[in-house]
Amino acid sequence: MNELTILISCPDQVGLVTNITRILAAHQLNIIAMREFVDEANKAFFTRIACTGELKDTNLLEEKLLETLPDAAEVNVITRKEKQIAVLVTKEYHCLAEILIKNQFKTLGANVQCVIGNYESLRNFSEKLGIPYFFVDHNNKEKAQFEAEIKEILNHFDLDYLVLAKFMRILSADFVKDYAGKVINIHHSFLPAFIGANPYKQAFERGVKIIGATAHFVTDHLDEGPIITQHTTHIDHNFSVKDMVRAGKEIEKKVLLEALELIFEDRVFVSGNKTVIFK
Ligand SMILES: Nc1nc2c(c(=O)[nH]1)N[C@@H](CN(C=O)c1ccc(C(=O)N[C@@H](CCC(=O)O)C(=O)O)cc1)CN2
Repeated sequence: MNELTILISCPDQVGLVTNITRILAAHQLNIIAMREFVDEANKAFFTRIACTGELKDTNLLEEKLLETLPDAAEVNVITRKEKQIAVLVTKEYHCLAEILIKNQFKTLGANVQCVIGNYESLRNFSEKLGIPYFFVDHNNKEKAQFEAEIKEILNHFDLDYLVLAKFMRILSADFVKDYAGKVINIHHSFLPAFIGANPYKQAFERGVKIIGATAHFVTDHLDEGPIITQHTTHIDHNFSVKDMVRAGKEIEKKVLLEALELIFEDRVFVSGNKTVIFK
């Protein structure tokens, strides 16, 4: 018995659930879990439906669903398949390590195809775990050239997502457009506070009493993409920037892996610059 996940977003109207469930029944699909949300402000409807059944033609089901839904509906019928990802890194290992350890034990919910770093620092670690590592130097070259070299590598893989695991280079609007909705970043602050470089230094100078981390989709507005998940921890006047960095690392790992789990289980909708998440 196959398991399917059906994601639907569309303008809200009366009768959506009736029409959707009728079509699923007509395709002999058994609903085992169903979540819905209506964004009243934008009159938008979202649903995530887990089904079991033998679906012969995914495209036909999508067509039948679209026929019954209002215009501008989006339907995504997902058969269980492991997501394929690449991870971009700079020098810090803590987020990469969490990802590769879960990848090693097949508990990530995705398959890491490669790691790309703008330093050599994390090559040994990646290759010891059998993951191909590609070094792309950002020095002494234009951003466009740097990104072209990254894309050249990425094009060898059929990827679902790119994960920025403390990758410290700003990606151009062109690059982000080519991977729209597929790039996830872990930012080391409780956004919208402290966007950009050195958020812990910014936090120290501001004298905040909590710090945090935010996983978000990457857009060409630095650190302002749709937020997926966040966590915080309390600090006090005794914390130096170094103490914040140390405490922050634990939060960053937790936030990124929680966000990846939600994404890999197809629980995340993007709605404008926000997300709707069915946990
Ligand atoms: N288009 C985007 N690219 C990246 C994002 C993003 O949200 N949109 N997030 C960053 C990660 N990041 C914070 O989480 C971040 C990394 C680096 C810097 C920065 O200023 N870096 C360099 C220069 C950057 C460059 O020119 O490439 C610096 O320190 O001067 C700010 C925020 C990853 N990319």
